Amino acid sequence: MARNIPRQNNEKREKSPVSRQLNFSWSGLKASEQMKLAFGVFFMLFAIFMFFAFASHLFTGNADQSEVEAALKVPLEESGKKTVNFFGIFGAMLADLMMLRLFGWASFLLIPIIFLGGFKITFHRELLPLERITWQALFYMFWLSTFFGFFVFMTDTSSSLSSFCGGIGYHINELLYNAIGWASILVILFVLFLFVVFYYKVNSLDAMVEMFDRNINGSEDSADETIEEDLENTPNMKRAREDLEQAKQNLDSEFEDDLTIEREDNDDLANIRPLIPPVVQHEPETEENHKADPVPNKGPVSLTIEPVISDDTVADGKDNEIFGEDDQENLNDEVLRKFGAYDPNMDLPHYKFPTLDLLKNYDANKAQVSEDELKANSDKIVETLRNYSIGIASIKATIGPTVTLYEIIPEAGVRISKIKNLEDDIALSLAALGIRIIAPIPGKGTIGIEVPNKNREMVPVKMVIGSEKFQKSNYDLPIVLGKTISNDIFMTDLAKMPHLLMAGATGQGKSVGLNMILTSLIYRKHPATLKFVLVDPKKVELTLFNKLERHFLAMLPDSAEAIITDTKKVVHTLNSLCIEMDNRYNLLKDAGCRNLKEYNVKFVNRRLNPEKGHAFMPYIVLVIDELADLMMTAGKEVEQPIARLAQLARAIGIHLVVATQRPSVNVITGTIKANFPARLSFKVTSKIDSRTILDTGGAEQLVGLGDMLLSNGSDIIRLQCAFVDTPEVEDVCEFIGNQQGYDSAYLLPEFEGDSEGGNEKSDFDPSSRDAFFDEAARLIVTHQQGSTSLIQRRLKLGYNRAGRLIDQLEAAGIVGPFEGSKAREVLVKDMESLEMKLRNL
Ligand SMILES: Nc1ncnc2c1ncn2[C@@H]1O[C@H](COP(=O)(O)OP(=O)(O)OP(=O)(O)O)[C@@H](O)[C@H]1O
Repeated sequence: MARNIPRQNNEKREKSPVSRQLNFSWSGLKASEQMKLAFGVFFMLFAIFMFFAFASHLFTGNADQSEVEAALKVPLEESGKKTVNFFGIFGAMLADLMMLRLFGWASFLLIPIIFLGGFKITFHRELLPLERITWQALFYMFWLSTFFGFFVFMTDTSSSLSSFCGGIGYHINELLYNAIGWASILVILFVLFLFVVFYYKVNSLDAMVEMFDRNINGSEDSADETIEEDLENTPNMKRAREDLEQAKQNLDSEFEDDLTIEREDNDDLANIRPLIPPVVQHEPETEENHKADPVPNKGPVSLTIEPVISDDTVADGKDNEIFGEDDQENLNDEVLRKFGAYDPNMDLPHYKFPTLDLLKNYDANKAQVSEDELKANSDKIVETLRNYSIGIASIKATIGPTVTLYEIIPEAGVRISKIKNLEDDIALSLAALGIRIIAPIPGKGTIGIEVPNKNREMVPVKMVIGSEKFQKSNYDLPIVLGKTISNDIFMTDLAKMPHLLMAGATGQGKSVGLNMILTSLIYRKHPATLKFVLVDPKKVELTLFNKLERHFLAMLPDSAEAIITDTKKVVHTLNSLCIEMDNRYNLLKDAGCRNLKEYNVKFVNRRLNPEKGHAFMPYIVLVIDELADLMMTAGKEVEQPIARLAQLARAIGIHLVVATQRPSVNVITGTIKANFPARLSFKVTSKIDSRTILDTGGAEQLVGLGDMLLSNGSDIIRLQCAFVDTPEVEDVCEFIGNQQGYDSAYLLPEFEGDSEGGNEKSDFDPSSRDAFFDEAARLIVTHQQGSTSLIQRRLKLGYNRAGRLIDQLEAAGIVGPFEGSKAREVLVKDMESLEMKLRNL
């Protein structure tokens, strides 16, 4: 699955004030970057300077001491003396201060802090973990100074050995000795003990011995494993390590023949250590690393305990025996604690949701239903019913935006079906179109008669989107459609629907309805969590949304346009979505989740390993604006994937909204209909059409302009669709399009249609391959293991870059395609063939 990486959306920038602001801050940023570079290099040089000055002091300290003292009183030139420190009087003074007056030999420990700090500022990355080293170095500097001070003080050798412990170590011992005599050494050692216990989180003396043992034997790798050290030392980790050792021994004897445990670095621990890519290491934003990435970037922390085992064993699930689920859980907890939850929005951290002021105010257009109109209508209803000998106990009117609902309670003993049959007679007596009788109103003991208002109220989009109900809803895919006939705002959750079929004769408000759906979603969802696949065979309706390409749209990798208008492309896209669906199902299965929501929660909580293909999954909403056209031109080719998606895709977060002008049976076939429980109809031309879409009449009675019926399985409700105008949609899209977006649209899996004689992977451009391409290829072929983590660890690259490399290796035919939890197959078997291949690229 391809994933997106954010990139500055460069076009358009120049013109808008937003862009000017951005340019301004860019230049500010550059200036401070230069300062940082200057400081960084300065600190590194200064650390080197200190090292030589201190080292020189070891030999020249005594000789320089008097010169330094003299220089403090009289300028050195005047005194006529000369220093012998490598770095002159300044070197001598600095060394004198640090070594003689402050910390003694332990002053050397200050140097790595300054050097590593300078390195971090210069290269934007850490050579070694700075924070850890700083704390440790500072502690040991004080402690060693005091420890050495004890001996200098006790042996009274301060005149010759004072630079051994420095002034601080000496004076602390002086104070301690005056207070407790010889016992001062016990205090000094106890301070060390406390530091070890609390800093290294040691719980028992055994563990401490083990820790020292390990440090002395030097089995830890240094640089990229220091973060892991913390984990290694936790009791959970130790237990896990022991379990693993035990399991490995059992396995060695049981599966000797079919199990190969590859030991990297000839180090047992290398195979069991948790692999933690340097997540916090954000690669600087360059054009190069802004290419679409197959894996989620930055956020995911990979956490695996992975003995490298042959694929067969993995398939057998024997790896679970090696490393128990509990241990994995414990490790996941540790990583969660250390790195926090994964934030899916982190790629677009400054994304601003569209604001309400982008939508128009249409005030003072309240439904004007006068008292007279109400009274006249209710009188007519009562009279008509009385003519048919139906007595009414009470009548009450609720004024809605388009229709007024008259709720009547008939007298006892009246048969409801009798009233239902009088629909036409009531319409005739009221001289009104669009009367609908609901007998009874579900959930109420009344009968409803909907009578269209003479003056209808338009429902502005701002009113519904700005409503508290919508803004505060916690639906997964909230859609606000408009208002009910009792004037309530109507909203629903597309994720629960889970697909929507829409019909309506031309000009009745279908396009406005689709725009409402898309606008609602855009107002509430972050681009990281939702993608649209827009199919618009009419080529005009959805083009407005083009500007959202790098935020909300998904498309096929080889497409020029994100909005699909060509029938052949539609077929490819639908099939590609089916592949995406299958991929997602595989990942869900692997993760042991039943649906997308559970899966994403698990991923966010660092329970799923990105190295095994897991990634945060956005919802995908497929919108087809005119199904009739597609069914006429491609028939079964579109019907089948649509039906398949509608049947299966709900659990993995793919939802369909399919609209058509012609709700005839050859467009809305039985297969399609059966899988779309939610159906929405604007006014249609005939009762037959209404039956096709809603399974009942009524839609032909609607009064147009967004008057609609929504059927969700059993009930049908009448709604007035809110009105969102084209310029409003344009403004919203522009607002989003002008913000920083991803590098490209969300890429759907490639579908190789049979029609085009597919020259696969022709998009691989050897000239733009990564600088590490050849090295990565050699590594993969040597190890015969197509794993991103291998590249990442061995070449010390970020996860994104390693992911891109593996994609390029796939495109070049060196490794096979992604195979879920298994490592990719290596297609080139020996170095000779590889070298030949590399030469020919
Ligand atoms: N909810 C609404 N409230 C008020 N007016 C509406 C509403 N929906 C549609 N209209 C009016 O009806 C016109 C036609 O609507 P729309 O373009 O959505 O129709 P359509 O069904 O998509 O037609 P077509 O299929 O021909 O594109 C709109 O330009 C607008 O003036």
